[in-house]
Amino acid sequence: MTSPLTDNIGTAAVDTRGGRRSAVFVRFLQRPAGAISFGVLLLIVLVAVLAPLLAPHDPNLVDLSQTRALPSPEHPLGGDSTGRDVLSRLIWGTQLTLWGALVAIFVAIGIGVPSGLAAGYFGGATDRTGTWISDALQSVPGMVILLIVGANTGNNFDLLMVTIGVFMAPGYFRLTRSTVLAIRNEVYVDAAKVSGLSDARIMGRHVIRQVYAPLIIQSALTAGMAMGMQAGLQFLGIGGGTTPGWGAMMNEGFRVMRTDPLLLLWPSLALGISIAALAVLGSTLADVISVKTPTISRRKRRALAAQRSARHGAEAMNTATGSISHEAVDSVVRIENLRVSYETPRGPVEVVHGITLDVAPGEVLGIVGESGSGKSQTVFSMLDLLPKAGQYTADSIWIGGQDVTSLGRKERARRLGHEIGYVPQEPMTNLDPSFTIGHQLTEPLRSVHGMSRADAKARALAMLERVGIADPARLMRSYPHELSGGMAQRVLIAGAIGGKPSVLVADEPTTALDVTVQAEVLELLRELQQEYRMALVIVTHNFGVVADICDRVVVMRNGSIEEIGSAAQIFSAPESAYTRALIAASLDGAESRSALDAAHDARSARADAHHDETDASTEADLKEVRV
Ligand SMILES: Nc1ncnc2c1ncn2[C@@H]1O[C@H](COP(=O)(O)OP(=O)(O)OP(=O)(O)O)[C@@H](O)[C@H]1O
Repeated sequence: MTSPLTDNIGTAAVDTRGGRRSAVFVRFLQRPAGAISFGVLLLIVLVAVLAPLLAPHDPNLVDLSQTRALPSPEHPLGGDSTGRDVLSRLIWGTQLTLWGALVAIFVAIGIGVPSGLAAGYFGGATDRTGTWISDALQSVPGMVILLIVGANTGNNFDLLMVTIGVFMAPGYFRLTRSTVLAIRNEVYVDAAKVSGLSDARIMGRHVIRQVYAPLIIQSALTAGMAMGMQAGLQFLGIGGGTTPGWGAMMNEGFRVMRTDPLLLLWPSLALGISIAALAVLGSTLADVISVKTPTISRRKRRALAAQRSARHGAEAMNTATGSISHEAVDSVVRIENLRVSYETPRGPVEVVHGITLDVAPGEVLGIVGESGSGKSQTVFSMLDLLPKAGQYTADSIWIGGQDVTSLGRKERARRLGHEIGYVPQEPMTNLDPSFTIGHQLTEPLRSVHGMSRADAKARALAMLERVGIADPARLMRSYPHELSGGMAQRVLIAGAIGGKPSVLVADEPTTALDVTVQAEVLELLRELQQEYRMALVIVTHNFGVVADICDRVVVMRNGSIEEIGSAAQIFSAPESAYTRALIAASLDGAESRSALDAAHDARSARADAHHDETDASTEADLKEVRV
């Protein structure tokens, strides 16, 4: 099951491999803001690089006849207060401004990224030291330090830009550190460690890739800030150098602002446009990278659904897969022509293509299929649990004799709460770590089923006992982190049957559990289904499970139903070659449920024998001591 992605600049887990990178760039250019800001910056870079060719005059050549001259064909932007060509100074100023921004960014990256990588990756003292230095740097007044550096280095421009870079390093440090913290426990990082790669290599190869995209965005914003600071310094008469800078030109223009406002206008425009282009570029890039699974408004969702059903119309009815085996009144769940699609940056993608199926009361229906075949999406649509980027359309979804597609959100949630119990794939992630188990079990009983506090507690205790929890009262007071995976799954099953639903939906309920516990949980589900006479819909890719507990089976493939039949028929005479291959692949070399049960029984017997032996020898030891 694919989980929705939630990204922001800091933690965007961006796949930076070639294909995706170019796709991001294309999507960036497709946005007007992206194309315009990129075009403007490209132009600025070209002007800077080609300054010697583009500038019509020497920027420092004084021609007194051009003092404060108005624009003319020879001097398109006129002359400044000492008769130098304004256009040439502006063009050469571009080069100096860009060079200064580059120096600052390189220094900031050179300090901030390696230290952020080390702090996030190693943690502990490295992290504390790095964070302390970063905080200290941010609390020092940068402008004062810049004035001191300027005064002691004869206003050396490069050194001033290096100092600006040092003060911008904490931004890169924090960004890198938080990104690395978010991924340092990923399985692939552990796998790289286990395979013997050195820390430096893991950081340089695996970890830093995740930081590229946020770094590019940060650099666009940092470049703008560096330009602003540089101009500010030059405006104060610090670090202008021999070549003209935009800040120095603004300083001169400011002095004659009343008589010759154009002298202030040109460098201000150049600086403003450059900083704005960098800011727009950075924020557009951040948007493009984070928009992987766009959420869509309810209105757009409805419009798309209407469009889609109009488009599919009668054709959809013909192409729907699956079949109905029971009358509507005899079904606890009945889905007709369900389609699920996701809004992606490349347009909507349909992942479930018009499926039809039903479940009779007390029936155990298995939904099987390989990973990605659409099993979970089908169940999520039924339970109204699709992520925001997803939407479904269906001719109808009947739950307990009522078509829920025609119900409002609130009414539908209430009906689902009464009719369906849900046992999810990952028990741990489905329990809220901040609340006790007791609270999590009794809350829905009180709010959905209207029970009193005492009744809800009594029901929760009874259910916990029923699912095999030894000390339910103590467990009710526990928090999720105190539970093992198997216990957590039992708690969720207790919660699911607490409201006595007519159908229990279990989405790969044993995937996250170890083999012995898997057998016990399946056994429990089977017992509960019979005891409460509930229907059970079990999503699985394991034909062993199907063989053991299912009455009927739905085989899914690529979002469509390949075949529906009784479990006996599916195993003895599958119609589809795909089903045959799936059964062969699933059962080949795998232990059957009865083998698992036998193995479990054997293990329990061995454990009992061991206990008896231990008890006997302890008894003997005690006797010896007593003698
Ligand atoms: N948020 C999403 N955005 C886009 N596509 C998605 C999203 N979630 C699921 N899909 C796609 O829907 C299809 C069906 O996914 P689904 O989770 O239903 O598969 P599944 O059969 O339950 O697989 P598994 O056994 O691995 O859970 C897959 O191709 C998957 O890539």
